[in-house]
Amino acid sequence: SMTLEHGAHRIGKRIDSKMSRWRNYGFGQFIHWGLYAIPGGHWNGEYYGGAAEWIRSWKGMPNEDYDNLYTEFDPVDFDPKAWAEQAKDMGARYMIITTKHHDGFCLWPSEFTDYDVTNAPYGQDIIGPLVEAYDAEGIDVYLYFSVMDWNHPGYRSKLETAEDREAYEGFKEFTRNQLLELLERYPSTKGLWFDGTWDAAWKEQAEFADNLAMEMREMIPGLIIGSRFRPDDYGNRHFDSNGDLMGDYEQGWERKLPDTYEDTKGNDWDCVMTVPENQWGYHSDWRGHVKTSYELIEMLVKSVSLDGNFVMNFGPNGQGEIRKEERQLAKEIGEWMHKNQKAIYDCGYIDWEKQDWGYYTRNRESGEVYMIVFNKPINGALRIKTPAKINLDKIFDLNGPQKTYRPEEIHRNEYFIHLDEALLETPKVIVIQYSEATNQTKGYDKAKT
Ligand SMILES: C[C@@H]1N[C@@H](c2nc3ccccc3[nH]2)[C@H](O)[C@@H]1O
Repeated sequence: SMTLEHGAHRIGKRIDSKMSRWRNYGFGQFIHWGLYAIPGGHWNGEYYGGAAEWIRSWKGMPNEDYDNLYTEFDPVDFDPKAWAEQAKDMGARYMIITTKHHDGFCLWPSEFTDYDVTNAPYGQDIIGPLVEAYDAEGIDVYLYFSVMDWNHPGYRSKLETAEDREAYEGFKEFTRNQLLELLERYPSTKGLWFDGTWDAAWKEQAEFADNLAMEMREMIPGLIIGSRFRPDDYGNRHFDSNGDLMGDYEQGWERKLPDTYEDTKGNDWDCVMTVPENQWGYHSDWRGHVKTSYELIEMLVKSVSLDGNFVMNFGPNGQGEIRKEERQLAKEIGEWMHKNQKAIYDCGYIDWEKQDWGYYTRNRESGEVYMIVFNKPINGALRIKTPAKINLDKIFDLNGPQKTYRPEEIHRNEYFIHLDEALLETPKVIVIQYSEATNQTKGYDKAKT
């Protein structure tokens, strides 16, 4: 392996209590809110088909028109307590809020720019009341921060001239100032979710980013920062030039999920997911496929079954309201979570062979295993294959523990449990309590082939 000054500084997972808390969340809420919510994917009556938070980059939107949207930002219906209560009812255990997206507009009063809420009609801090409301609900808050900042005069996507480099030094200082300012103003934040770090200019900043990350971790010990912040000595991101993860968890799963445990490389990771195919900020005209609550619940369950966290995105509108489709999804997911959160919270991967009926999760404390059944087989028989020397001691419905199942042994370490209910209305959770067997009793004849 190569000697790197600014590559991964730790091999393997963080094992401190703050990271264990992060690992056990299971379910989070992303909130994308900013000036882009005002046009909501339209301009001069024209529909913009891209991601609404990227409308500034659309040919149909003059940059200065977009940049002047701050003069219209006055979300009179913004109600952080209502947002936090909704998130609580949905079962989210952490929340990630955009403090500044790529457009550079700051939702907090920043000392280092005028392009912030204090100069908009609304005139007040948005981030502070949100942090307070979510903290009050016991939901941990993380701050999303885009390094890419289209508003700052010193921002460059690449460094070609001496002038570029000179300007970029000012931009780096500005970035550091804003990040330290955010941690100073909101010290209850548990971590930062960085974005907009793919530019060539930023990929040259291994030392700066490494020092800044260390400085932030000194300010808030245990601060959680993912793999999307630092480039290494050679400009590699997420994984350094030796293939080691940089940061506390992998942040590569944006609008996609790993399929197998191997895909996760055994790292901690989160998946951030939009409800439509690709809209983070508010778009008033969602087109194409809008995910149902069952699809989102299955993504949540799959994430936890592979040792990850699932973060579902919300895009409040320009008035500060959460749209009805998202409120409805939050309600439906919350109904399922109220009954089945034991299979999600504090749970993770277990190396039992994945079966077609759904997913296994395992409580990291108790060792209790959960079968989350999405696909009931025609014959109602759920196949279970366990590693050698495992005894299935007790199997019962999470939501009806008096309903127990006697596993039918069909081969060595292979069983059926028989569902007797006609149709599954919602994903069904069955609990398995197991123990390690001392010796293997029954013999089975291995086929000679
Ligand atoms: C979490 C997501 N990351 C931003 C983003 N910008 C991109 C540019 C190119 C490819 C993928 C992108 N994701 C999206 O705007 C959203 O904030």
